[in-house]
Amino acid sequence: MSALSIEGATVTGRVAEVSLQLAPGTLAGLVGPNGSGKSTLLQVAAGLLPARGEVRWDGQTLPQIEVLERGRRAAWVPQEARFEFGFSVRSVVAQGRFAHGDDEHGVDAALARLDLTTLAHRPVNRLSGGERQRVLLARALATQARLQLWDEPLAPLDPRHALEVLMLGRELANAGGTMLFSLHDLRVAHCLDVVVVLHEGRLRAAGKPEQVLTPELLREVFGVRARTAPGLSIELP
Ligand SMILES: Nc1ncnc2c1ncn2[C@@H]1O[C@H](COP(=O)(O)OP(=O)(O)OP(=O)(O)O)[C@@H](O)[C@H]1O
Repeated sequence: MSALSIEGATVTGRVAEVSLQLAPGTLAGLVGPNGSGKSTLLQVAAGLLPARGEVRWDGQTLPQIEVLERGRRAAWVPQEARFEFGFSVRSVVAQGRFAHGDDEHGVDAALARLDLTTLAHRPVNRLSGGERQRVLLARALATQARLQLWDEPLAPLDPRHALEVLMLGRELANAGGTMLFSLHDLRVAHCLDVVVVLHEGRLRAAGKPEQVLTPELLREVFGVRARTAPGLSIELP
């Protein structure tokens, strides 16, 4: 059974007739040009944006899953980490426990995993952009939800934190979770289990990166010429 199934998702002017299935244990990336519908589709998948069509988590349609249960089963990370108020980092991460009815379980571990332990008592509205993004990722991690939907989580992160977040995604998938996240770096997309390509609001392709990210598709969808070249390669020490 699919962990995430989307059938004919349509939001007028934004995405049209998008269907997609992701199996449990999949680390999937959503790519496409600016405005191609990635954020829209992620919000539909998370049940945050009404759409025509149907979304299922583990075979259940969203209306069959009550709201608190949704908060335990799926976590959403928005594209922009903006905070109006100066709550502490720790209290924002603890919001990930709201649907569980506790506010402590796993919070310290999530803070440590996103390298936030020393920032735990800082107000979130006085952090850098990358630090704020890591707070939202730690909150998503604290939910312990099996479905993780992240909108451009890597964009504001430095190389080490980006690598660590990718490794976190891999671990969550290896543990049976399902992760769909949007990104623009096609080299990173090449390392994932599945790549989903949106173009002008429509699903253009979905499958293994080497089968999907062909020079023809990259030219057609992104207007770029692709070539394999030796270049800089980085990894954690
Ligand atoms: N709140 C909104 N109301 C109406 N249209 C919107 C809204 N948000 C986005 N759109 C439009 O929907 C389309 C898809 O936008 P979306 O944000 O999903 O794209 P994206 O692929 O995530 O883009 P980016 O790579 O720039 O983040 C775009 O044409 C955009 O202008």
